Amino acid sequence: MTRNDDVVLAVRDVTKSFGGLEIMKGVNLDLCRGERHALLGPNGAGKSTMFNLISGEFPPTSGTIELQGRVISGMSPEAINRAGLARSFQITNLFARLSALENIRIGVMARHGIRFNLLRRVSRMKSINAESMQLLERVRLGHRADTPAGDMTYSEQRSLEIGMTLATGADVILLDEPTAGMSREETAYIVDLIREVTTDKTLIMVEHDMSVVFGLCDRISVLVYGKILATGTPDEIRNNREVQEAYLGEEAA
Ligand SMILES: Nc1ncnc2c1ncn2[C@@H]1O[C@H](COP(=O)(O)OP(=O)(O)OP(=O)(O)O)[C@@H](O)[C@H]1O
Repeated sequence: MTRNDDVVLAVRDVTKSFGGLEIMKGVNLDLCRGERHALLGPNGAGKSTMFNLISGEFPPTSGTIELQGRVISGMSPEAINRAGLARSFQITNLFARLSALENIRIGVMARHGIRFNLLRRVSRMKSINAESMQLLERVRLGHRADTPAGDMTYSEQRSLEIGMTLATGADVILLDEPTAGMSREETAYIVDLIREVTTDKTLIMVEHDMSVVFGLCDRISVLVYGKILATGTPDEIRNNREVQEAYLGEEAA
C-alpha cells in the first residue's frame, strides 16, 4: 500500500434529491492517494448514485466534489474523465464487434485527443498501437488482441474494461462491482489483476463480496440510507458496532 494523507478525491456535504426525495443526505468522503477504498452498503443505500455523482452522470443538488483540488461537480463525464478519473460500469461497456486491441485503442486515442482520420501519420498510429498492446498485456490479454470483445469470456471482458479505464490515463479509478457474476476462481483472478494494475492508482469500488472487500481494500466506507455510517480500515469496520447492527450482521463480527 502506498497510501498517504494526500487527498485526491474529496466529497463535501453532497446531497442529491430526485423529485423531492433526498437520496444522498450530506455525504463526506476523502480518498487518499494510492489507497484502495470500498464503498459498502445495503441495496438502495445510494452507492450507484454516489458513483454517478462522482463521475458526473448528474450533478449534486448541493455540496462539492473535488479531484486533485479542482472542483469537478457540475462538469460533464467526459471533462471529469479528462481531469483524471475513469469509471468502469456494472454493465459491460465494450464494443462487442471490435477486437480487444481496438477497444483499448479507443481509450488510448481519446487520451491523446486523436480522432479517426485516414490521413493520420502512420508513425503516430504505430505508437498508439504499441501503447494499446502494452496495456492489453498489462491486463493479461495480449494473446487475445485480435479476438472480438463479444467472443471473449466474461472475466476476460471485465479485464478488458479495466484495461480501458487504465487506457484513459486516469489516476483515480472507479470500479462498479468488478466481480459481480463471477465464479470463485474468476473472482480470485480479477482481484489479483486489480491489485496488480492499481498499484500506482487510487481506487474506489462498489463490491458486495466481503472477501474481496476485506482482502483488497485499505479502507472501507459504509453507506446506509444516503449517509456514510463509518469509514475505516477493514478491522475498524469489522469491529464497528453500528456497522454490525446496520449492515454486516453478526456473522461478520
Ligand atoms: N435517477 C433516479 N431517479 C430517481 N430515483 C433514483 C435515481 N437513481 C437512484 N434513485 C433511487 O435512489 C436510491 C438509491 O439507489 P442506488 O442505485 O444509488 O442504490 P445502491 O446502493 O447502488 O443499490 P444497489 O446495491 O441495489 O445497486 C434508490 O431508492 C433508487 O430508487
